Amino acid sequence: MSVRALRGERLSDRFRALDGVSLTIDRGETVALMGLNGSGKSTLLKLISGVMRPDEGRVLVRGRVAGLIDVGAGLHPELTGRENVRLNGAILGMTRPEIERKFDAIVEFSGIGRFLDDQVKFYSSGMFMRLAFSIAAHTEPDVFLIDEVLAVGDPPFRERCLERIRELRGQGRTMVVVAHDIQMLIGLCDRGITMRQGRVAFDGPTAEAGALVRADRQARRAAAALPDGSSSQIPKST
Ligand SMILES: Nc1ncnc2c1ncn2[C@@H]1O[C@H](COP(=O)(O)OP(=O)(O)OP(=O)(O)O)[C@@H](O)[C@H]1O
Repeated sequence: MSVRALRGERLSDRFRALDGVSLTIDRGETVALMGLNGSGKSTLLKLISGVMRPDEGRVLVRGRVAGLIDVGAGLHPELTGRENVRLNGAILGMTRPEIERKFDAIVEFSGIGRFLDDQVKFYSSGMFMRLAFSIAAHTEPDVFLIDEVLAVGDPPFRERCLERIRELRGQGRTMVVVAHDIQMLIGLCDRGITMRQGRVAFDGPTAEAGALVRADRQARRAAAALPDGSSSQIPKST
């Protein structure tokens, strides 16, 4: 900032991460949020979770929200896995008896086993994520927000996560899932929303939303191959 100030440059910039987004997600829907990097998916999840507030407009959420947005954001690195289950469970809205009742299931699901009493700062990123997912997935939220966590775990854990998501879905819970694996999203979600540069470009069947993202990826690849790296081929909306 000092360098910029000396140069007489502006110290801040306004950036519109989301623009004119308006949608309704009904109870029990499983929605895939798709789009290229930087299209606004995570920002939208943060608004739904209440981590961020919109500058304009409103977000109305009914019921308890739990999510994996900033993976492991709720885990404290200096505390052990065991302590984090209790702390993070409480932060996510579980009562003490509820945490004790679910403790074994959370630990078993996470598969962290003998590392339970190690500080989580020594965990691998996969283990860290597994514990975070496991705690959040046992809070039995009405609305479950999942941001890219499925990409971090190994295949067996990923399969368990998908199973758990299907189970939560079967219980009629509402789910918004952000991922880049379009095939997985098509298998998991009833509805797909494609974001482009902060706007909703498509809202409908997941396969169609996915096809649009694939087209955007191709356009971005083609644009990157151009000498000036132009991205003008990606339309703003359909
Ligand atoms: N606090 C912030 N300040 C400035 N810009 C931000 C902020 N948060 C997000 N952005 C910008 O908003 C845009 C959308 O970001 P967002 O993280 O929502 O995208 P995304 O679709 O989730 O991307 P990815 O697939 O890479 O996770 C990006 O260009 C990002 O740089």
